Amino acid sequence: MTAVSRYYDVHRDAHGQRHLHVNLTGFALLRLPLLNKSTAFTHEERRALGLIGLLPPHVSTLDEQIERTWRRYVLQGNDLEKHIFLRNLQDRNEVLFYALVTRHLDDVLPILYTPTVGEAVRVFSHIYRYPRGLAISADTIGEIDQALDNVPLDDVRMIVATDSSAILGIGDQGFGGMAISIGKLSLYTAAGGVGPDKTLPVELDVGTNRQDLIDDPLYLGVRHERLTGAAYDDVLDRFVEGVAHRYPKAIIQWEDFASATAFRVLDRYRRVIPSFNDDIQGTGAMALAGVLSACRLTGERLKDQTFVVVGAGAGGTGVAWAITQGLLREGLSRDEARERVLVVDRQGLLTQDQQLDAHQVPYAQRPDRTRTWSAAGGVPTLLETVQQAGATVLLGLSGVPGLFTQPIIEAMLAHTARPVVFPLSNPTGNAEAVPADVLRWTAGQAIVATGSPFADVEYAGQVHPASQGNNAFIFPGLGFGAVLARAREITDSMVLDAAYTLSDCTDLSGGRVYPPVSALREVSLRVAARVMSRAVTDGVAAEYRLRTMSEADLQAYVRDRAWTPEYLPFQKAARVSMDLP
Ligand SMILES: NC(=O)c1ccc[n+]([C@@H]2O[C@H](COP(=O)([O-])OP(=O)(O)OC[C@H]3O[C@@H](n4cnc5c(N)ncnc54)[C@H](O)[C@@H]3O)[C@@H](O)[C@H]2O)c1
Ligand SMILES: O=C(O)C[C@H](O)C(=O)O
Ligand SMILES: [Mn+2]
Repeated sequence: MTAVSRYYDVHRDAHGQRHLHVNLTGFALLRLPLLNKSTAFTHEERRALGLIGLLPPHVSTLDEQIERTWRRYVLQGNDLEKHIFLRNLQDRNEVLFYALVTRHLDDVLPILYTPTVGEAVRVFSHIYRYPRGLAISADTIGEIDQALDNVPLDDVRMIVATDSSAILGIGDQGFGGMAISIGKLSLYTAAGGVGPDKTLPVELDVGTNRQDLIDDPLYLGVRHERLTGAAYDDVLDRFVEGVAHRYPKAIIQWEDFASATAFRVLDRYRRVIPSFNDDIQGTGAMALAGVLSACRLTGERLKDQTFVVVGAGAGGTGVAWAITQGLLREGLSRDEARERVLVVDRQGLLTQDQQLDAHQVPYAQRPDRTRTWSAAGGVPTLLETVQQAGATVLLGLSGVPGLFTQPIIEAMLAHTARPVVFPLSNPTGNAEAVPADVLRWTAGQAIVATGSPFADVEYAGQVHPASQGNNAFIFPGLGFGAVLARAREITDSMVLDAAYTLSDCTDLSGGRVYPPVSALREVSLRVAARVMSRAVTDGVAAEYRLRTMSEADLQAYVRDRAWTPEYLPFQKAARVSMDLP
């Protein structure tokens, strides 16, 4: 028996069939999304659980429910309405929600996740319907243990927590960032295989510096400026302590923290509680994978390339880190790698003679190398850096739309026949360039991937299938692998192995450098298996059974434990009480 929730447990019978033993009956049962089967409750279950008369006579199959729901979904007027529709479904019936998401993943991913989730974040206080996740603020952090105890789930393994300071490329979003934590976790279940009752979205509401939010009478967050310094650290410290106490097996994914805190939070807690930062590490691994795949496509090596990373925040620094690690693996020295990975921020190229943030310092260039690069005698611009360094790969993590102009992309053609151009900023309107332009400027030669979904591009009679370079190809597998290994820490090599696995399972046909969204689950399960194996090698896996397993065993282990949306038979628990001890 596994203690999952105060309302139910999962039991296996002698044949291995799982049953839910529920201690909630009647109307309340239909109101709990984790338990509600709605019209799919069988006659026997209705009789045993006090549901007679509360449901229509016909007992539906899950397929019928998917069909009924999908027909309404497609009638929703726009993407935000579709998002709201799906979120309502999730808050009504989680098995049906995930069954529908799994069946229609290509269609619903951009609605549930990037880019539409960005819109849902912006208007969160206006579309709020039903509680989901843990909301913590300075006012309630003193009661964190009580708050965690109020969460009806007893075996949470995966948490996504944000302070909403830098959501996607749309900045401070106050309480609205809860939508990102929810969206990321729905991928953990749909793609990764973490059961929905093992996930917990968290909004650390430390305030907002957005006066328009504070002035909005409907705003649902706390109305004060963002906490900083010791007051901020206190909220996070107590949160981490509370989680470690209530959910000792949980992994935390830090999401969308502004770079001023992202690195500090990661360093402060990654050895205290198993955790990783999705924007730094997940993005780094995702970008490295795409570049490795682009190299496979052209028959070159990573070490043949010169990289320009634009944006030296969380994402950009993570990308510079991961690519540097890839270059070291191919035998370059640290100094050689540094010369190959040039990072550009607002002021232009990062050089060692500038005042830089600590996370930027390892990627700053020696000024004697770049002194002559700027025509104006100052800091080299992005265009000058691309020209002078001889960029063959250009990666955008600036959040600035249109930053990759025609002259910049054309300049790459002087150094490579096949420029690799990844405008990775989200949501769609923040992309540094759009694929159709990049392909036109390079006569169809560029290898393009974008963070948000774009349509395939037809250029000169040839179709270039869109590649979506999003950390969604990394975090569900990285987190699920860490959960199954019961990793005490998420090591850098677990992150990098996720990158190589993603590249290995990318089918390059048609010139793709990322798998299609339809392969998200398969990719995530393969990533998870490799991450588990690395956790064992690195000595951080508390799950000792993995130590003797072959790669094939690990694959089977992951697949066996991946949650799938199906209705389990219900039985009434022996004792019916809302407050089990
Ligand atoms: N595709 C993905 O999976 C993925 C993952 C993470 C982040 N991102 C995207 O990357 C963008 C940045 O996210 P972040 O978390 O790193 O934010 P961040 O705020 O930490 O970093 C953004 C950086 O860009 C710099 N910048 C701003 N204007 C610039 C300009 N004109 N030229 C060069 N640099 C400039 C900023 O100074 C900052 O250092 C967002 O749009 C986000 O959606 C995408
Ligand atoms: O959320 C995404 O789509 C990817 C990434 O984490 C981002 O912040 O843009
Ligand atoms: Mn993010």
